[in-house]
Amino acid sequence: VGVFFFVGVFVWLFKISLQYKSGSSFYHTCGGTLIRKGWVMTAAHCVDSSRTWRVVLGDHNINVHEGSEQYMSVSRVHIHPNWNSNSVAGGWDIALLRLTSDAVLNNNVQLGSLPPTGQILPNRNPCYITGWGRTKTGGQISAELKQATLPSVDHRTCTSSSWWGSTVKESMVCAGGASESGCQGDSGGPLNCSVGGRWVVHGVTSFVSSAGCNAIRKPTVFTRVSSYIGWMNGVSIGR
Ligand SMILES: C[C@H](NC(=O)[C@H](CCCC[NH3+])NC(=O)C(F)(F)F)C(=O)Nc1ccc(C(F)(F)F)cc1
Repeated sequence: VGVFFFVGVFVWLFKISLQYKSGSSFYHTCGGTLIRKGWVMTAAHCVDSSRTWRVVLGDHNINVHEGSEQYMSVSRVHIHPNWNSNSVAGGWDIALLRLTSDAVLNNNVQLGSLPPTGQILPNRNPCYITGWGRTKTGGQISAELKQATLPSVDHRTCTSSSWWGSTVKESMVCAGGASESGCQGDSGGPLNCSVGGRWVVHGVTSFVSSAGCNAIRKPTVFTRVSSYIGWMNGVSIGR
């Protein structure tokens, strides 16, 4: 008997909305992943400006108060020391946010699982991107959390000359390149991949082509989480 499992957005309970304060309101700018009760993983390019941040857990529609949300303040932003905001192609597009208080884990909020150091996905591994980002190039961000099927693209293919070439580094993961992609506003969010029957956050959404989201042979590029496990442990143990 085959096991039929519906992959609905409800399973992405570790997905967060990173918002910045402007005036008396907060605005969604990026996604992220709750990796410990007090820690969120996101992209460095999301937080390399000095703003007042908040993290919303347990959200689905970012414009509606649904009652499942937890609104968390950020006490410290740890951007990877090698991040260069002038060169997203350089990699290092990862940051950890220390929350002022621990999240309450419940049936709307759970922790995301991280891969072991150095784990590399095979070509076409089943993965999903989730986010509130634009639903088309130059379009509006989405009120409802959306997901798209984005199978991984191996490094050999992704770095070939008609694809991303040398813009993509070993410390990155490519996914998609066929019908769907990430887009502005999805930055920082997770690439959720099925590995050994478990969901593992293998990527942090980093960039798409400047020619537009879902450009042919320009799959969405993610920071490869499995190459930053050591750094993340060092930050969170250092507190
Ligand atoms: C419009 C497009 N935006 C992006 O890709 C932004 C990250 C921008 C970081 C730099 N401030 N990320 C996204 O839109 C994301 F949601 F898909 F992650 C972009 O700028 N892409 C891009 C820029 C430069 C390079 C390259 F490194 F090759 F120069 C590659 C892609």
